[in-house]
Amino acid sequence: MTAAALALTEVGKIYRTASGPVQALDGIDFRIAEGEFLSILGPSGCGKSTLLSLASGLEFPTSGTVEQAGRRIDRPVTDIGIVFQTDVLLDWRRVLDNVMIQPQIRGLDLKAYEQKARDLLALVGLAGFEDKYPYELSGGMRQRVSICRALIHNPPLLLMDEPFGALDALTREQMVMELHQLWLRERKSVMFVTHDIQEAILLAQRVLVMTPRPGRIAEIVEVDLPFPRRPETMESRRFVEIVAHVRHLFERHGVLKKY
Ligand SMILES: Nc1ncnc2c1ncn2[C@@H]1O[C@H](COP(=O)(O)OP(=O)(O)OP(=O)(O)O)[C@@H](O)[C@H]1O
Repeated sequence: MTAAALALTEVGKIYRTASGPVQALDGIDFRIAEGEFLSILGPSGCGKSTLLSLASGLEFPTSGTVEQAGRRIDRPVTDIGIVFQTDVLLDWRRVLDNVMIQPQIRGLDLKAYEQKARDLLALVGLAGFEDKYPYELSGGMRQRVSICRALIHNPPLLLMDEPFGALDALTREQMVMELHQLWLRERKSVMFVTHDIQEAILLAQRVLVMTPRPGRIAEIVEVDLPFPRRPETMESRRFVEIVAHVRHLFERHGVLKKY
């Protein structure tokens, strides 16, 4: 049996602060299989970003273990790609050079990776934009560049922290479908953090629903919808049922009010 791309076992996280300890996570136990897309859905402050920090080795659990591909994480992990809510592109570098930062930092064969960077940019519809500067791009285009930068070194695991949160609703829907197409092609393991119930379900094979702080797992919901998913998938009876189930979980945990 191959090891999970990411495995958290009985993870707890307590931050020590000037005003006392803050329990951010409690009893978190889940795995992301190789090639699986898992959404993490939860209210503000439930510990979603903390989970990402643990998965990338920027923070360590107070209790329990975090493993990537069977290896316990005890230092910042390099074998991952991360996409944040803001695109964090370097304004003084052209699009291609922004994507090439990763191979440059990692000391990889720049010639080979330049072709890969161009291929990835073409894949997300940015062929012809290689020499533009970030200020010449729309928000959606900038986030596409960020996704290329996260994928260029071919990491097995992609961590995404509300990557479309700063985009307008229409661009966001477009980006969700593009990410889905990309995932179907590349089949990376993905941990996708979001506040958005529909987005979480549309993209994922399973949705991990969190409780308010201290973040615990309310339920891991199987999304048994066929692939490829499309905008119309959101109108299907099964999709609507899963949304209702997740809303019900949030009502039960006091995140959403019942009307
Ligand atoms: N470095 C830190 N030091 C102290 N407390 C922290 C730290 N990081 C997070 N916390 C606390 O831990 C809890 C979880 O925070 P976290 O940022 O992981 O939540 P989140 O679900 O990502 O929130 P949001 O959706 O609003 O970004 C919060 O109460 C937060 O104040």
